[in-house]
Amino acid sequence: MAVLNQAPVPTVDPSQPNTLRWDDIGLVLILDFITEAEEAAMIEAFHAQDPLGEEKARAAKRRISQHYGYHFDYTTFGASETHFTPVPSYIASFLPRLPIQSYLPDQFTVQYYPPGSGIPPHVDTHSMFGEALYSLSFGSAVPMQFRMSGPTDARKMRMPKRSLQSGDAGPSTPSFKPSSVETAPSQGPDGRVGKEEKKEWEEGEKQTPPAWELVLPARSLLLMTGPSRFGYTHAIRPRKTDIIDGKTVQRQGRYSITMRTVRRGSEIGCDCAYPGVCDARIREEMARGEGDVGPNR
Ligand SMILES: O=C(O)CCC(=O)C(=O)O
Ligand SMILES: [Fe+2]
Repeated sequence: MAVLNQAPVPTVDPSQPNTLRWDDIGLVLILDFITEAEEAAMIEAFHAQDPLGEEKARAAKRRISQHYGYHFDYTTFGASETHFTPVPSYIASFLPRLPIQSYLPDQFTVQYYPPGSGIPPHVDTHSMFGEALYSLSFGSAVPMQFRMSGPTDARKMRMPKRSLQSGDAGPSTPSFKPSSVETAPSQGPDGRVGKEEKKEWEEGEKQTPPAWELVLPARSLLLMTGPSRFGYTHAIRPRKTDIIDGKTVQRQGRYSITMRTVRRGSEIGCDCAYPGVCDARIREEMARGEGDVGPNR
């Protein structure tokens, strides 16, 4: 089993012992963001919405998703005012506790990861979503892998799109997927990671600067801004076991809520410091007709 580098040491303000910060990369992890009672209610609500989902996800060894809030409008390339799925109260109730209140997420993806499954390395779309990207974890802990993106990621973003499962790293169209940049395919249809995929994970983990893993405990809230949001890939390696606090533990079913703020009108776009993995830059390259680029065709 690959043992990855540990996450860099966080800064903790003694007055806020549950808030771990990596200020240089804009990453924050808030422990015990929700209570156990809230967690139990969320799990129940998720399954009530899709009673057969868990069984199907376990059989297929693939994660499943539920979408709430604003959908994406491909004609205006912005938030659709007509396609809106009401946000369940179990989500709405914790929004006033989010650390950034100047703008709040309005697009929510609730996912269930059956034991052993993961999500390939990707950067969530820059141009379509605001800077703050949240992930609330519940059900069980899982290590999330972070890696500064590099030339390989940039090259892959410009290659024809391989299929996304669940479409949960953002919206997609057949012609252009402005959403995530999946730099490696997910498990095969039987849930196993094929040889090729395994190689891609291993290569990614060998890159410099090196990939590292941060354990996201159940009930914790992750906030990505700045470099961790725009320049790093994040991923969950499909694995049967993880090493957590020095112990080998069996991967359990995990849930997460990814929360994004859909950009509107003149806010759409991006001029970040990471053009290699920036969908706005790739779109500009395409418009200029530079080479055979085209993310996700
Ligand atoms: O499950 C998670 O915590 C992250 C999911 C994710 O990266 C995404 O939906 O884009
Ligand atoms: Fe993501």
